[in-house]
Amino acid sequence: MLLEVRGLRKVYQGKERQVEAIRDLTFGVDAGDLVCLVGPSGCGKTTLLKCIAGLLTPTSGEALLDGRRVSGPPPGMAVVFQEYGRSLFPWMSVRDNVELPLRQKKLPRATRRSLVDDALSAVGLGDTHDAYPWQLSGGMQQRVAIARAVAYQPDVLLMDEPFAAVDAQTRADLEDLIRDLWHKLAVTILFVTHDIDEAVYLGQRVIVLSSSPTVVREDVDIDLPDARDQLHTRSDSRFTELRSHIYAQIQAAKRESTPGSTDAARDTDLAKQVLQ
Ligand SMILES: Nc1ncnc2c1ncn2[C@@H]1O[C@H](COP(=O)(O)OP(=O)(O)OP(=O)(O)O)[C@@H](O)[C@H]1O
Repeated sequence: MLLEVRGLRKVYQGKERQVEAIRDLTFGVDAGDLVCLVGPSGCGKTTLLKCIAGLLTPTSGEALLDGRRVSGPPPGMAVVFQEYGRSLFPWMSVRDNVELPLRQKKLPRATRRSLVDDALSAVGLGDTHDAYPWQLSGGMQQRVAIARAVAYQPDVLLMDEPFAAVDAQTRADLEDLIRDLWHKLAVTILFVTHDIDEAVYLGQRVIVLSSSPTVVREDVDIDLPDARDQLHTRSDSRFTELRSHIYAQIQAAKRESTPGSTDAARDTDLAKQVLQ
């Protein structure tokens, strides 16, 4: 198992009160797998990813990468966040943004150049090397953020609601891009989303989290064919069954949570997904 989360608990310690965000999470991801995490709003998805990425220290339990306990950002891991606007440096060209982590890795110039070229071509941005992020659309900026992660050649790619801020059409394209890159690069991906359809479309497995304080509610095997496309996969009856099942799980998780802990906008969003 490449990535393991064992008995992970995270309590935020404030001056006045403490928030138990994650109670007890245990799961593993095999090398080369694409696993999605879904759960009700505020269930601790971002907290979990930050613990796995070594950006936050768990209160107890641990995350292990290749058998080694994560205690700071591990070298073989890259993270793509939702807010591409904040993750790219506006004063740097697309090329320089993608190259930045490779400089920190102290790779030779020629290697850096070819990794940047390959990564930008892979995300369909082969001709925008000299542009600045602010000259690009939101979807293109997120492609740059993905290219930066890919160029770094990580063993594990963590993605935290990376497509939440782009329009539906771009989102569909980016979902296909992720499946495509995953096939080509054989990278291990842990993908956090609040969108049930997205989780079922992308994942080989979907881990459903409970409301905070969070535990794993269910680990669902997505037994859809590996070749997926937006039109056919989403109209497959098995796809509909899986999304309904996960939707019901999340609704049940929300009912079990304390009142006032859910987010009305997200609830409406979830309901819309199922009614579409
Ligand atoms: N720095 C912090 N201090 C105190 N509490 C926090 C902090 N960060 C998050 N929390 C709380 O921990 C819980 C989990 O938050 P987190 O952002 O990890 O959830 P999430 O599932 O990613 O949320 P969303 O679905 O809105 O993206 C929430 O109750 C949140 O209010």
